[in-house]
Amino acid sequence: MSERIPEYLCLDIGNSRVKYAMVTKREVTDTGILTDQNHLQQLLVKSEGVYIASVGQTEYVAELIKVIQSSNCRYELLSTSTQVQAIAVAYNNPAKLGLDRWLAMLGARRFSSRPFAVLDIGTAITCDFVDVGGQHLGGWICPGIQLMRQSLAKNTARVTTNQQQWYVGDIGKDTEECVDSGCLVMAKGIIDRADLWMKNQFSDYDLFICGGDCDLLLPEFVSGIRHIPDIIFYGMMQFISEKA
Ligand SMILES: Nc1ncnc2c1ncn2[C@@H]1O[C@H](COP(=O)(O)OP(=O)(O)OP(=O)(O)O)[C@@H](O)[C@H]1O
Ligand SMILES: CC(C)(CO)[C@@H](O)C(=O)NCCC(=O)O
Ligand SMILES: [K+]
Repeated sequence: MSERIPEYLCLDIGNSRVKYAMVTKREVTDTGILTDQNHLQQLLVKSEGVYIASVGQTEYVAELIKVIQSSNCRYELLSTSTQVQAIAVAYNNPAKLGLDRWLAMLGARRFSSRPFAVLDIGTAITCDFVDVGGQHLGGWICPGIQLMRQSLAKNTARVTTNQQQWYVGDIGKDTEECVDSGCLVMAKGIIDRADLWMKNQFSDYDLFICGGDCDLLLPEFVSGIRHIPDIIFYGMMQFISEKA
């Protein structure tokens, strides 16, 4: 009889939605979007424990924790102050760094033994730079693609947007198209700049990208950038291997 490999439920609570993954010490198995409390209960049945990483609303996190407690499942709320040695945070106050950024760096380290930059194209866009020794050098935070478009629509009288879809052509020929291609080129610009920043510092490096809006940019990634959608869960796995 084969022994059951323990699986942990990992939750990545962002500002737009909650992603989950079933994770063992070695692999990320099932992943998806958490829909509601019933869905959470179904996932809890097959989990040995729960690891929660949140940059979202604390009230919402508290609701999820209630459900987890009522099912008597062990859980742990991760924080950047938890010491995992692989990445040393550049901030004077590491607690201010978004946990998703730190986990993305931890995840990227599994795939790279060189200096690297990791970009997350989510509600916000973030980029973090790490040297070969695992020292976080610093990073960037800017609005995500949807936020850029929404704030243009909100703060101008005549700039209209089509919130139903994205025009992905390189240049636009009406207002809606110009906004979409403009916002996408902003995001592409940060990728190019991250590549340039690394090129200026290091002769050899890796670039990683993740986040819900990557698909809009995929055809135009700089060559060599690695798209690892589950990179944050690989970061959480690192944590599980060290703690569990
Ligand atoms: N099913 C979906 N629900 C919500 N957003 C989605 C979905 N599919 C793709 N997206 C896109 O993903 C983006 C959010 O990305 P992601 O899920 O990585 O961010 P987040 O984790 O909520 O936020 P962040 O990590 O930036 O705090 C949204 O801007 C949206 O355009
Ligand atoms: C920047 C976001 C919103 C990206 O998800 C998140 O990492 C966050 O809330 N960070 C806190 C601020 C910081 O990282 O400095
Ligand atoms: K966000």
